[in-house]
Amino acid sequence: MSGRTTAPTPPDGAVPPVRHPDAPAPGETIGSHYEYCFGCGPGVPHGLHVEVRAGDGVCVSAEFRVKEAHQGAPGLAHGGVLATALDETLGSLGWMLRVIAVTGRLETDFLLPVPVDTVLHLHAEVTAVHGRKIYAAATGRIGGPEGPLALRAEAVFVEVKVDHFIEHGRPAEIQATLANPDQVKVARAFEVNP
Ligand SMILES: CCCCCCCCCCCCCCCC(=O)SCCNC(=O)CCNC(=O)[C@H](O)C(C)(C)COP(=O)(O)OP(=O)(O)OC[C@H]1O[C@@H](n2cnc3c(N)ncnc32)[C@H](O)[C@@H]1OP(=O)(O)O
Repeated sequence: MSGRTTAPTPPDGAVPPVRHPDAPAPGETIGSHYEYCFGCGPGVPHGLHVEVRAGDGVCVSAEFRVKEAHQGAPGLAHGGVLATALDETLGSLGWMLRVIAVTGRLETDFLLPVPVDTVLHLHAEVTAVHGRKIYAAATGRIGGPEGPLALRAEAVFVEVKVDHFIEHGRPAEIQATLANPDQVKVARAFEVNP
């Protein structure tokens, strides 16, 4: 046994997160990190188009309207789509720390069914950091930012460098991305992280 755990509970030695001085200002919209991201990309017609805003701590808020294309049961959102909305919101926390991080583990509680056309109000915050691991929690509420709790999640993200995507991504999309100066600017901004 290596003693390694992927549990979403911060281990001994984890430290509180620190908001990066160059993080987006509270209330500022965090734009899509990639045009064809299923979670936030404007170039995906049936995507979630989650729009995230920076919070005043190491946290973010977002909204997501459930569309017909997101159904699992008649008139209800698919659980995987709801988990994607949480994942996307949690993934945006990297902007608050100025690191790129990918989801290692995502545990989700589904507390209420979410009908089509509902606006899901999402909130995510970093709870602790341990080496490259970022511990975070998220909620999804319906009927308003203070409305009933429909979703709850705990997650571990793992910090990576841009090379993670270059190494693992399909060459056609990587080449197209690297040829887009705006996209490269977004990616490289994270690597200047004193
Ligand atoms: C040119 C292109 C520009 C593109 C610019 C894009 C920019 C912005 C993109 C943002 C995108 C966000 C979008 C939404 C969020 C997703 O949806 S991300 C997509 C879904 N996630 C993935 O694809 C991740 C797949 N997994 C992996 O690639 C690898 O397993 C990982 C997670 C990177 C870890 O591998 P590794 O780097 O070899 O890590 P390793 O050294 O084994 O472990 C490091 C530590 O992490 C822990 N760990 C490893 N795996 C896990 C795990 N699954 N769970 C918990 N802990 C773990 C280890 O226990 C270890 O802890 P310590 O021993 O240090 O205490």
